[in-house]
This record gives sequence, C-alpha cells and structure tokens, in this order.
Amino acid sequence: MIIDSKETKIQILGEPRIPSPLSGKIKGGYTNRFVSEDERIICAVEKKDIQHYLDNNLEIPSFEKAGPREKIYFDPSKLKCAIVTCGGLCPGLNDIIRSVVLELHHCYGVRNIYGIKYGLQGFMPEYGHDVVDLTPGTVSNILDMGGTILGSSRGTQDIGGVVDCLERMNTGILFMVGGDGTLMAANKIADEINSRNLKISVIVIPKTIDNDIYLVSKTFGFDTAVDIATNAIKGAHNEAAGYPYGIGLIKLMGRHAGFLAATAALAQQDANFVLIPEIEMDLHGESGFLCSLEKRLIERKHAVIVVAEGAGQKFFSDQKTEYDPSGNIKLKDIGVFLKNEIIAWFKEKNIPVSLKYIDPSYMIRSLPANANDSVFCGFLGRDAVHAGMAGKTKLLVSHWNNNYVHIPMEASAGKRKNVDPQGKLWQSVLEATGQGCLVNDCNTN
Ligand SMILES: Nc1ncnc2c1ncn2[C@@H]1O[C@H](COP(=O)(O)OP(=O)(O)OP(=O)(O)O)[C@@H](O)[C@H]1O
Ligand SMILES: O=P(O)(O)OC[C@H]1O[C@](O)(CO)[C@@H](O)[C@@H]1O
Ligand SMILES: [Mg+2]
Repeated sequence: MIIDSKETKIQILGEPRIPSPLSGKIKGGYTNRFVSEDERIICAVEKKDIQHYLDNNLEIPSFEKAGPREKIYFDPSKLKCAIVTCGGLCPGLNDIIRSVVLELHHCYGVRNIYGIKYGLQGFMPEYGHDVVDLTPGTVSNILDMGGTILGSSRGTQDIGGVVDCLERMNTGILFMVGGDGTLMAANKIADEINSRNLKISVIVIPKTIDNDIYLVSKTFGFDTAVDIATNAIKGAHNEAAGYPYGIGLIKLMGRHAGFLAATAALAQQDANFVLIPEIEMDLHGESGFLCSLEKRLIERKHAVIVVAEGAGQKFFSDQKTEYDPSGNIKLKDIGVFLKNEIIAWFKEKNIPVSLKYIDPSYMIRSLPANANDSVFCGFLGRDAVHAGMAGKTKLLVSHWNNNYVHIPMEASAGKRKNVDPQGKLWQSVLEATGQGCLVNDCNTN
C-alpha cells in the first residue's frame, strides 16, 4: 500500500489557541496526556513499502496520531455540536453517540449537543424531523438497545441544504457516523463549508460490519458481527449434521468484501465452503461449487456453506441492475439462488438432501455491541471529539497500525479495502475448509 505524504495532511479551521480544559481535569491521570502534532504513525505496514520511499528519496508518509491536544480551537462554552448516523445499522452506533456526548459534556464542558434524526434527512426541513437534545441523561441507558437512538436513512440529499442547516443551527462540529457513502457525503459537506468560508469541523467515525473502509484496519461493529455470525454457523452445522445429507447454508452481509464471512468461518470452523465476492467461483463443471459440494456430501454426509451476499453476482448478469436510494447497487440474492441450485442439482442426482437456509443478516447488524466493540467505540468517540475540539476537519478517526490516527477524508473516500486472495485471512480459510479452488480453470484464480 503506497500512499503519498500529501494525502496524510489534515486540514485545520484555524490556529488552536485556547488551553484545553482537559489539563489536570482527569483525576489520577497523567498531567500531560496531550498528543503533539509531531507524534505520527507510519502509514506503511510492510518493510517493502518503506523501502519504496527510501529508494525514491521520498518522505515516509505517516498519519497524525489521534488524541487530546494541549490547545483547542473551539470555546466549549459557546460551541454547538451535532451528531448524525447514516446508512445501515451496525452494532456500536449507540456506544459512539454516548462516548461523543460524554466526552464533550464532561471533559470539555460543551453544553449544546444535538442529535440529527434519520441520517441526512434530518438536515432537510421538508422531512420535519426534530433534533434531539443530547445530554449525559439522554444517553445513559442506550448501550443495551442496539440500532441507533437517532435513527438513520439512505437516500441522496442536497449537500448545500445540509450546510444551510448547519449554518442555521450555528454548528461548530459535525460528527458523522457512517460507511463509504457517508464518507463521500462528508467530504462534499466539508468542501461546501470551505467554499462558504465557514468554521465548521466535519469528523467521520467510520462504520460498517463489512469492514471494507480503506485505511481503516477494523471498523467498530465488525467484531460483534463476527460473534453473532458464529452462532448462525453453529446452528447451521447442527442442522446439517442432524440429518443424512444435511446441508447448512448461511448468508452473511458483505456487499463487496468477504471479511465477515471469512472471519466468522475461522471463528466457528464448521464451514466447508466460504464464498466471497473477491474469489471467483464456477457453479458447474468438475471443479465447480456443485461438484465439490457433492463430493463433500458423499464423503462426510453433511456440509456447511457460508456465502457473503456479494459473492457470485455474475450469475445474475442477465438481470437488470437496480439501485437503492443512496445509489448503491442492490445485490441479487445469492443465498436463495444457491439454495435453489443446490436443491435442483441433488434432485437431478437423486440424492435426498436436507437443506436448511439461514439468513441472519439484519439480526447481526442491529444488535448491541459486544464488550470489545464497546471499548473500541469509546476510543473512537473520544478521539473524534479531541480532533473536532482542536479545530481539525475533513478527517476520519481510524485504527491503523495498532494506533488511533486521523485520516484525511480524501485519502479514503471512494476507495475500498478487500480480502486479499493471497493474504493470511483467505489462505487460512482455504486451510480450514479444504474447499480448494472452485473454478474450472484454476490457474486464472
Ligand atoms: N457520493 C455521494 N455524494 C453525496 N452523498 C452521498 C454519496 N454517497 C452516499 N451519500 C449519502 O450518504 C448517506 C449514507 O450513504 P449510504 O446509504 O450509502 O450508507 P453508508 O454510509 O455507505 O453506510 P453502509 O455501510 O451502511 O452502506 C446517504 O444519505 C447517501 O445519500
Ligand atoms: O438493506 P440495507 O439497509 O439497504 O443494507 C444492506 C447493506 O448494508 C450493509 O449492512 C452495510 O451497512 C451491507 O452489508 C449490506 O449490503
Ligand atoms: Mg455503503
């Protein structure tokens, strides 16, 4: 992964001049827990990437380390902040809201924090969604609830209209929690703010159970999603093993990336086939999926298949492409497709299979965060607040190279992280499942 040093530069609204109220405020904390601007985290993960910069006489790029700054830009007593959650649900959204609110309120003394209802719709007067006053009281019991107390939405909204609303509300910092689409929207909102010469910071906290945000090692909610998905695999395995020629088929989310399917299959090693968008597969033919499944079934009398929703979309190439209100391609249902193909295949062969199909998709993403994700959300929320208070803008808070860092929106927006077919994750899946190559001409994969 080669990136340019210019791509790591974080924009600021102005010189931070106000001493941070965090000084000496954390009882029992270190007197100086501030992060200075020259504390940076190397972007490169592999030595060969560092060598590339050295060989080409280039500066080794590094990201700004996240955390509280000694001087802040906004005066907490005058500041108004807004927070919005966009796109699909994800475990931990309420944890993020809570940690942002508590950090702003207790640590910085900010008293005006507003929740924008139902994603970007909440900025548009025509929808009539009220804003929510967020205080420690309103967020005190939200962690066990799952979902988002603010609601969310998909759908294009006028960026100028969003900024009009921020101006009307006299907002200083906007926290946006969302995925790749939210990042694109946030980038445009920050540009519009710039072009109007306003002093509004926009901070994104990246969210998706697909875990495919570029320059983010892991997104919050992913860990929980893996946890819950393992239960589905366990159930599918029990069902499959419970009947002669039993087949358990589980569909997991993962639009363009198979991180969830691959990781869950490694956590609960009952899967015999893992099908993800990054890895080519054939349905028919000697090495194709159906023949391989038949071999497995004859040998072992049961089989478990985990399929990511974005896998095998080539099988629907004759169908019309449809889009959701945000412009995302609506994927065709690979789970139901495989179920029907499997049943038809074994009927033809006169093998009496018992197939149980499990689609836990929405259950996985709407439940509360597990303990690890709750801790993770706490870090992300607090660091988002520190970044905004310091007057930084147009950034996302990311976990990268084992540290929390600031990534400029432009470095990540419009790109995607995928499972590397040669990488450890996928190679481990191949070892754990023994599924082999599911294309007829293996050399091309
Ligand atoms: N290119 C874009 N320009 C402006 N706004 C966008 C863009 N892409 C998405 N948005 C807006 O951002 C919001 C969230 O986008 P989207 O519904 O794609 O979810 P997301 O943030 O990608 O989350 P998820 O991971 O659940 O898909 C929507 O209101 C959408 O209209
Ligand atoms: O059904 P919805 O809400 O449009 O969202 C489905 C998509 O959202 C995600 O959960 C990402 O948030 C994807 O995994 C999935 O494809
Ligand atoms: Mg998205």
